[in-house]
Amino acid sequence: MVETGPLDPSRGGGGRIDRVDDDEAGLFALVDQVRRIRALTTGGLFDTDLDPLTAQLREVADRLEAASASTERRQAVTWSTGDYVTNCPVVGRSNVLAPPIAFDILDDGTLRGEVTLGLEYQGPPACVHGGMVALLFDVVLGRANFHAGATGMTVYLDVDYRSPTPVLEPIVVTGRQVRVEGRKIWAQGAIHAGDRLCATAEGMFVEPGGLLLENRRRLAGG
Ligand SMILES: CCCCCCCC/C=C\CCCCCCCC(=O)SCCNC(=O)CCNC(=O)[C@H](O)C(C)(C)COP(=O)(O)OP(=O)(O)OC[C@H]1O[C@@H](n2cnc3c(N)ncnc32)[C@H](O)[C@@H]1OP(=O)(O)O
Repeated sequence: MVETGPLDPSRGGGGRIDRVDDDEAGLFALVDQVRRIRALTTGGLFDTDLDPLTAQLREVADRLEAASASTERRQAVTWSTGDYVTNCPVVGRSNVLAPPIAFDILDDGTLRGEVTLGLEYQGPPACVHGGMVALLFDVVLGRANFHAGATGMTVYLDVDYRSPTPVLEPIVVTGRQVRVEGRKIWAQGAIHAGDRLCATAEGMFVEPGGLLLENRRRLAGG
């Protein structure tokens, strides 16, 4: 059973984690503009001719492609320089998929983040897509584990959808580690809209060995 007491959305305090402000290359600023476009094009209805805008965007995409490092080099960077956070699909400021959410860590290690998801995350009418809800949980639990000192790969994620999670309204995403036994780690989370409980989750994570660590070493060039 998920214990929702420690996941109370009205708890405050704590300090911000995962916020990387160094934007020397201007990448976060560029991605912010892509995010605006991404949001506007969902159900996109425009009172203008789109062809000239498409041509402009194609030109921008062509210039970025010509100047970009290879996929392999970019993949290596996400693991070799501690840039995982900025590239995560939920918190990453350089990932256009990410809303992005910023989490605070409370004094007992619970993570808390507030976000308003746009239409691009909609599933049923006015509701966040259930797969997105699961993604939010996977990340908040994973990050709570990381900050508690024991982290692993998700082996199961049990999500209970208790009431609709709304788009276009603030929601609070919380998560915390609850237990560690050897390589096995359990974490729980909740999503609230105001006082209303929208979803809870429990995940089990296993500290990896073998293949994953080999991949990390290879990508890090070590
Ligand atoms: C991620 C770590 C990297 C560190 C990064 C640090 C920097 C970044 C900082 C922070 C990031 C945090 C954010 C990341 C979050 C990402 C989350 C994801 O999206 S993960 C991708 C989806 N998940 C997979 O693809 C796993 C696929 N599964 C596997 O590859 C293997 O299962 C693996 C490596 C996880 C474990 O395999 P084995 O062979 O080492 O271990 P075995 O013996 O199978 O399991 C260990 C124990 O767990 C139990 N177990 C395994 N699966 C279970 C299940 N589904 N239910 C219950 N128990 C299970 C087993 O029965 C065993 O228990 P008994 O030791 O015998 O007591």
